[in-house]
Amino acid sequence: MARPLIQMALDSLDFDQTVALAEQVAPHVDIFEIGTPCIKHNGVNLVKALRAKFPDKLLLVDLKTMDAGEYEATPFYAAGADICTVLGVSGLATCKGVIKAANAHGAEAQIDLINVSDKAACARATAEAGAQIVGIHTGLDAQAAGDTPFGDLNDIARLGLPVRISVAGGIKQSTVQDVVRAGANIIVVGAAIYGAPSPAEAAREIRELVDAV
Ligand SMILES: O=C([C@H](O)CO)[C@H](O)[C@H](O)COP(=O)(O)O
Repeated sequence: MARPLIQMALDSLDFDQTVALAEQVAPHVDIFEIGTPCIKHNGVNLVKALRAKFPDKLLLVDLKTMDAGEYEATPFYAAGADICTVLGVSGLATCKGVIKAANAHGAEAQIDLINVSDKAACARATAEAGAQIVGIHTGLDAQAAGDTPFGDLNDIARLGLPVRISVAGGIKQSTVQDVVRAGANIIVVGAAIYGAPSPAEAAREIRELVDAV
């Protein structure tokens, strides 16, 4: 299996703090995720700023698109996004719209399985429609209620679909190696890095743990 990628979730609302955090952790991560609250607050100009500052990093825009897939995602791919997310609960037509926009820009679409009731069926259908990545995702509110993404990760990995699997939802130093072993190709980490006394040091630890598996 290819080396798993580490995705840093940039979840601040502040434009300058987001760029500063990206600078601190850049040596240790592969993908910068502009989180949903952050992209809603700052818009496409933040995509352009990060693209210009980090030409060698992958850039994921966590749009969590729910309708008008092609129309909504197109300007973000045009601004330099490598990956945009679309909600699996939006339905196949919207997912296909984002996949179409991704393909038009030589980029990728990620289907976020958050709150999808039949995750296996959604992953199968969207993989067949050409999605490159499916995301197992326990959101911040579900985490607060005690949920984790680990069971769903095992279920989706077992399907052996021709997609990369991303996993998000409270991943930290003590759990990151388990998600690699369970078959995650992209490991998303937010609070365990940005909430640490030294985000750079936390990102370095995560990198070492992932590479040691
Ligand atoms: O996507 C996220 C969340 O739903 C807000 O949009 C987070 O970026 C993602 O969950 C990763 O953050 P942590 O769970 O804090 O690692």
